[in-house]
Amino acid sequence: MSLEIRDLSVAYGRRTILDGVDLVVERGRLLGLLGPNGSGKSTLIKTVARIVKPRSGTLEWDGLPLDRLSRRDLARVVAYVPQAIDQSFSLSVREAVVLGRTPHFGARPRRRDWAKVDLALEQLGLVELADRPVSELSGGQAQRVLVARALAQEPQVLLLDEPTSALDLRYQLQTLHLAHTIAAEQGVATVVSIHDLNHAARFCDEVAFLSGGRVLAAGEPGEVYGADLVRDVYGVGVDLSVYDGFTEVHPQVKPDRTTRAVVPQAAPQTAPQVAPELAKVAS
Ligand SMILES: Nc1ncnc2c1ncn2[C@@H]1O[C@H](COP(=O)(O)OP(=O)(O)OP(=O)(O)O)[C@@H](O)[C@H]1O
Repeated sequence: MSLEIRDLSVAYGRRTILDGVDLVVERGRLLGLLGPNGSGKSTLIKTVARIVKPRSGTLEWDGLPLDRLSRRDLARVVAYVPQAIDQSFSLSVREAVVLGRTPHFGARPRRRDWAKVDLALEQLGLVELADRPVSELSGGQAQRVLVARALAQEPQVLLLDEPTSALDLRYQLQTLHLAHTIAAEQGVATVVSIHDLNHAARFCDEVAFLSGGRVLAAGEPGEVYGADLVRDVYGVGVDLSVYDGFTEVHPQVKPDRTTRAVVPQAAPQTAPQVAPELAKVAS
């Protein structure tokens, strides 16, 4: 079983954002979407979640086109975690998380639904906040509520749009570890958009670099990461090393003599190239 994204193109008005994207995420695998601001990571995730309509291309889970599913059936397959929760409504944390169970129950949640909610609250360290209004949470606590809601949904495809952007270091690590564990142990095809290359290398089974609307390179982080690629994608010179068995990226920085700011060293840009051996996932 896999999520198959084939020849996907997406435009906002006349502006093409994604152009012929091919990606496959097998069940049990965690794919990290990487790329600079505005490269289309959120757009790709929202298109799979059917929030954004593609211009062309296909999206399938286990051979089933996602656009043939009713909203309720789609919610049984795909869970989407947006970058931020709307904190203006006055649900408690527990009530917000049980919303994730809606596709699974009829008139009201049953015991099994509440058990799933309790488990998700526990997994995201939210037990003590369960009765607090979401409107009173910090940004990071609210982000954890969104992840808990998606876990309670028990999806087969889990889409996480920068789920760690508001989190402190401990919860960044915990959330990514959890995403990896959920993928591996529950056989969920999981996609996470993420900016931290080192966290992506540590937790993701595969990564895909988006740039200029295309997948520039994809595959296992240890095979894909390279100084040329990072320079082409981000315009930043880097050194690479291996720590604890995982590839690490170290930006080359030097202090600016006038401002004392630290500026990244951008090596001269070349036209982005996709090395064939790197485009394993983007086939
Ligand atoms: N609703 C919209 N209408 C028009 N343009 C949009 C819309 N949403 C996003 N865009 C544009 O599409 C491009 C891709 O945006 P997207 O949010 O997918 O990028 P991203 O890679 O997730 O960026 P970031 O790393 O900053 O979150 C950007 O140029 C953005 O301005």
